[in-house]
Amino acid sequence: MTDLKYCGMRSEIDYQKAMKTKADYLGFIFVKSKRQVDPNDVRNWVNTHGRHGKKLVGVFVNEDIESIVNTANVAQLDGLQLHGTEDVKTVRALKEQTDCFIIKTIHHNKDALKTMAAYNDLVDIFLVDTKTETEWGGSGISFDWKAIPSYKEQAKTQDTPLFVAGGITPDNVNDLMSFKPDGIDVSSGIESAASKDERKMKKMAESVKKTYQAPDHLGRFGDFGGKYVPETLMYALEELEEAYKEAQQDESFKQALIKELYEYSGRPTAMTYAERLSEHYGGAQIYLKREDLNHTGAHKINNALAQGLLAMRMGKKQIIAETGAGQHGVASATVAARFGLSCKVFMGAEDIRRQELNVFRMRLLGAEVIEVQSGGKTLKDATNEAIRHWVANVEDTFYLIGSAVGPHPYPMMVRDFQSVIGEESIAQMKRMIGRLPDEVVACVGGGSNAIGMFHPFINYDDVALTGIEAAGKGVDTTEHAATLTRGRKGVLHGSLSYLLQDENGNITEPYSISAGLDYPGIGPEHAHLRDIKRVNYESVTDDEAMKALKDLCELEGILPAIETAHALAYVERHAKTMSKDDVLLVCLSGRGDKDVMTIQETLEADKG
Ligand SMILES: O=C(O)c1ccccc1NCC(=O)[C@H](O)[C@H](O)COP(=O)(O)O
Repeated sequence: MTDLKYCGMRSEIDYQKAMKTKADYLGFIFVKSKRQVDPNDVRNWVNTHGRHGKKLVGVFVNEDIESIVNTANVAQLDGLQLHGTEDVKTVRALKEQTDCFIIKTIHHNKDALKTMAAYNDLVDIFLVDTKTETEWGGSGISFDWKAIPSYKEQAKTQDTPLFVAGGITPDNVNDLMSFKPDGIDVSSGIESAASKDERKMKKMAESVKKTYQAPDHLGRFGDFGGKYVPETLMYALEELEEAYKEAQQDESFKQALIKELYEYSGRPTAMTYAERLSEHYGGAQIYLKREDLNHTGAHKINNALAQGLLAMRMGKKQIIAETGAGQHGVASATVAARFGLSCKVFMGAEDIRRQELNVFRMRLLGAEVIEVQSGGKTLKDATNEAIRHWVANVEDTFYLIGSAVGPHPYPMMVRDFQSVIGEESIAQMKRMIGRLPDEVVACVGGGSNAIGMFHPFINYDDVALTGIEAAGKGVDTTEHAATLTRGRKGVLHGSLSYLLQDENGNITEPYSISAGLDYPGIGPEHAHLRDIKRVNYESVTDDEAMKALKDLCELEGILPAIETAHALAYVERHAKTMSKDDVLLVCLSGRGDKDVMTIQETLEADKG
């Protein structure tokens, strides 16, 4: 986990406030500065309020050795931060004359890597910081963080941790965390009115002490994700990443999105206790997060509204989208109508046949539905066509991707926009049962409802997370869409993930009764979560899903989408292995009105 250092305690009150935080190190400035403190005062604060396991560090700039040693003894320091141009001889002498560890500050400049090399085997931590003409540190100014990977590499060759400082704030720290520094050091960014600010320190610690941090600055979730696109799209993706970063910092964007989600889509969606279903299945108590109650009938609108706002912010007049089950197509067409944008939806001919109702809805909403005749005529082929169209029209077109797939920044952006599902669930569970559920379940195609549900729960280790793939006619047949169960690593639609492939690496046609789950790939974050064993993935057949769909209709009066019924089928299998005190939360990702024709055909065929 990343270490956190709060620097520049100015007073006893600052010290007391910092004692209550999750900081690992506290820093005291012993040089001429607005934050300069007296070693005797520090000694008194430590004796009065204790250390609470924190390491206390003195900050010095080109001070003489005797004075540093004296201050270290008086203030009972654990570490010395040498923030000037102290040479190797000074560092060696301080190591000999004190028991303190040494943090050597390296000021970001063109010679910085060479400077680091000179301290080989001597210092305990490198700290890269900004230096201005007037200030050695504590400037509140960031250096260009794109340089961090080269500092990390150099520090690694010297087997020394790398900390980063300079202009870090609670608002930009998440960006910094994507570079995965070993530690960060903050002073100005956690101050208000010349003293340390408790609220800012808490917010900072919440971001830094999260154990799960992904993706990195290249858009990789462990081995997965990234940006595998033709050169023509690189600029468009960079432009999008930049626009998304700016929007995240912009209160007016956040407010506009909240307004759309709450006043237009109908959030917060309900949390329903499924009493009769729980009794019927036996074992755990089952709760349903009702994304089916969103405007347009599924979770897809959460992401479509957010990306639609982003498209307008970027001045794009046309959106394009791919769709499988039609829910994302309907959500995109809806958003385009609401925001006055033109909209083209790419959809496989086979899906058009299966989802007639949604196709009609999209057209009614003013969207152009483009029928895709290539390949298996399903979601993969629709996505190929959408990407082709985007390459040719990138200037004025915003590609509104509907799942947590595609090149960076889409998987991250879609996850963030869908996280409202998990965030609301956490608050609702706490309110309804006074704690978090024991297990959270969601169906996984590309993986957007699942990642939106799971992501806010990831750092709660006691909550088990389970994703359910479509096993179609069985994972031992050729007709399934169980990418994580049967897939291998490969690149599709701009990112690296698990894919269904034949022995030559060609993508094979996925199959599921559900038009929303038959995708041969899976969002890269799911691939990563599977590999790090934070999420367990299982699969459910068509027949199991259809049985669970009927159960929910008959026992709770809710018609779920066939996609969603896959999660419910796992619940049927699994709830009975849990105790009556256990709570199982299911993401009810969408409603099944769009599926009535398929349901009718299947049930009639079953009757014989
Ligand atoms: O904070 C000072 O006044 C200071 C003066 C001289 C040398 C170092 C100084 N501060 C060091 C730090 O507080 C941190 O290492 C770092 O520079 C924090 O920077 P920022 O978060 O930008 O304030």
